[in-house]
Amino acid sequence: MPALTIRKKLMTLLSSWQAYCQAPNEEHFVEFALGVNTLAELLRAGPSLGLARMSHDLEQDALALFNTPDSHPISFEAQARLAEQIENLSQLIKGDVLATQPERRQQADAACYEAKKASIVLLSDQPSQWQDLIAQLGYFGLAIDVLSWSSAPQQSQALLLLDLKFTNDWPARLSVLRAANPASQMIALGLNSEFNLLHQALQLGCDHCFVQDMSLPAMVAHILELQSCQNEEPYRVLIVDDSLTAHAMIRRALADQGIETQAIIDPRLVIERMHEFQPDLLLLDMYMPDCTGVEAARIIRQHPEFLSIPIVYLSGETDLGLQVEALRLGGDHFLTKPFNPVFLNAIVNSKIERYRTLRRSMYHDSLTGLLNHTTSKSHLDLMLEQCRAQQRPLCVAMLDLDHFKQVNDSYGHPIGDQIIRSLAWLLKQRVRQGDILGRYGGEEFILALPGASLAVGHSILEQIRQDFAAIRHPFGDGYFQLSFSCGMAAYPAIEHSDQLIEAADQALYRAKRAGRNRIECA
Ligand SMILES: Nc1nc2c(ncn2[C@@H]2O[C@H](COP(=O)(O)OP(=O)(O)OP(=O)(O)O)[C@@H](O)[C@H]2O)c(=O)[nH]1
Repeated sequence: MPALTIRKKLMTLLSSWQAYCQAPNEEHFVEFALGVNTLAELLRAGPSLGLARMSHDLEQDALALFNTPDSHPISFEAQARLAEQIENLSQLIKGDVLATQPERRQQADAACYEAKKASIVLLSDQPSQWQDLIAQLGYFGLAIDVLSWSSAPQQSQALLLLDLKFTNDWPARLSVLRAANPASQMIALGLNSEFNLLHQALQLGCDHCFVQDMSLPAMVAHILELQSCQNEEPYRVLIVDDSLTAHAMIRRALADQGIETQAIIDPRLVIERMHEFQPDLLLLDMYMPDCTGVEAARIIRQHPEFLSIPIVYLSGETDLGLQVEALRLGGDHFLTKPFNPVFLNAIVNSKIERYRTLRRSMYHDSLTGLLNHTTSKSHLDLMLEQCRAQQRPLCVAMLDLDHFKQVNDSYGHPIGDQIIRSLAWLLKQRVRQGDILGRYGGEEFILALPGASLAVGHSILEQIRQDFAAIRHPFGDGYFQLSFSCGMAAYPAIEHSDQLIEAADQALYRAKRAGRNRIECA
C-alpha cells in the first residue's frame, strides 16, 4: 500500500475530526466515521499488523457511537478517548512505520527469492524452552531476536512472541508492554487453555494466544501466516442503476476504500459487462425503466458462472414484504436509499470477503492454500501467452518430495501432511507476487517464474533445495530431514505449456534416477 495514499487518508481523517470538534453534529460525525473506516480498510491490507489493529480499535469505538444521532456532541470522555487514539495512530503513521515501507514493498514486489528477514522478537527469561520454535522459524528464513523481559522493546512494530509460561507477574508486564508498543502484534505463548487466563491475556492487549498444548507445526504455520505478504487484488463492484447521481455517490464511497467500480445504466448489458469486468459483487437498483432489479437478478442467476456472486439491491423501497421477496429471488442483501456510506462499505466488504473465500476454496488446494492442479495449469497457459506477447522467458519447475512414502510409513500420515505444508510454506516465502505456485499432485509442486531463464530459475531453485534439505522436522525427541528433487524446463526453448510441464516432468524423473535431492534441466 503506497505510503502516500495512507498519508492522504490520514489527512482526510484528521480534517474530518477537526470539523467535528468545531461543529459536533451528526453530519460531521458520519464524515469522520467514514474517514476512520477508509483508513482502517487500507491499513488492514497493509504490511503493519499493529497499525491495522490500532485503526480497527479506533473504528470500533467510532462505530459504537454511530447510531446515536441525538447525542451530538458525544460525551467529553468519548471525545477525549477518540482524540487520544487518533493522535497515537497519526504519530505512528507519520513516524517509523512508513519509513520502512520501501523496504517492505521491495520484499513483496521484487525478487524475494531469498529468505525474508522478519521482524520477530521473543521475550523470554528462559529462551532455551523455546529453542525448537526458534529453530523451526529459522529454517523458514525467519530470524528471531531473543530479549529478556527486563529489556523489552518500546515503540516496536515487530511481531512480539511473549513467553508467559515461564514469566512471573505476566499480567502487569503485559499491560506495560502493550502501552509501550501500541503498533506491535503480540502473541502469548504457553498459557494453558483456561477461559479466564485467555480472556485476561487478550484483554491486556495480546492479539493471539498459542495455548500450551498447541503443536509446534501449528505455531509455526500461524506465525508464517502472520508474516506472509497480503497482496490481494482490489475488490471489484459493478453498479447497475439508471441514476447517474447514484453512480457518482456510490463510486465515491467505494473508491475511498480502494474498491474498483464500473457502472452501467442499462440492465440489459449486465451479463456482457460481468464477463468483461469480473466483479466480486453487484449493486443493483430495484426500479429501472426497462427491467426491475429482481428481474435482472433472476437472469444473472441463470448463468452458472454467476450463481454465487453476491447481489445487493439498492432502493428507496422500505416495504418489508417486497424486500423479502427480492431476497428470495436471487439477492443477498437490501440497502435502502439514501444509503449510509459506512454501512454500504461494510456490507460490500464483508460480502466480497466471503465470496473470495469461497472462490479460493474452489481454486486452491485445501492442505497448502496453493493453487490446485487445474488452476495451476490454466494459469500457466495464460502466463505463457503473456510471456510470448512480451517476449520474455518463462521457467517452469516441477518439484517432488523424495522417498515420501517412507515418511508416511515411518511417522504417520499427519506428519506427512505437515511436511507437504512446510514445503509449501517455504516456497510461498520465496516466490514473487506474479509467479505461479501450485500443488500439482500429492507430493508434487509446480512453480512458474515469468521473466526467468533456465539459468536464473536454476539458481533460485537450487537455493530453495538446499534450504529445504536443511530443515529439521521434529518427531518425538528427535528430528528427521528430507529433500526434494526438481526438473526444470523453459520457454522459448519449449513452446507450449503442456510440453513445458512434460519436459520438466521428464527432467524430474532423471533427477530421481540420478539419486534424488538434485535439480535436472530439460
Ligand atoms: N501424508 C500425505 N501423503 C501423501 C499425500 N499425497 C500423496 N501422498 C503419499 O506420497 C507417497 C508418494 O509415494 P511414491 O510416489 O512412491 O514416491 P516416493 O516415496 O516419494 O518416492 P520418490 O518420489 O521416488 O522419491 C505415497 O505414499 C502417497 O500416499 C498427502 O496429501 N498427504
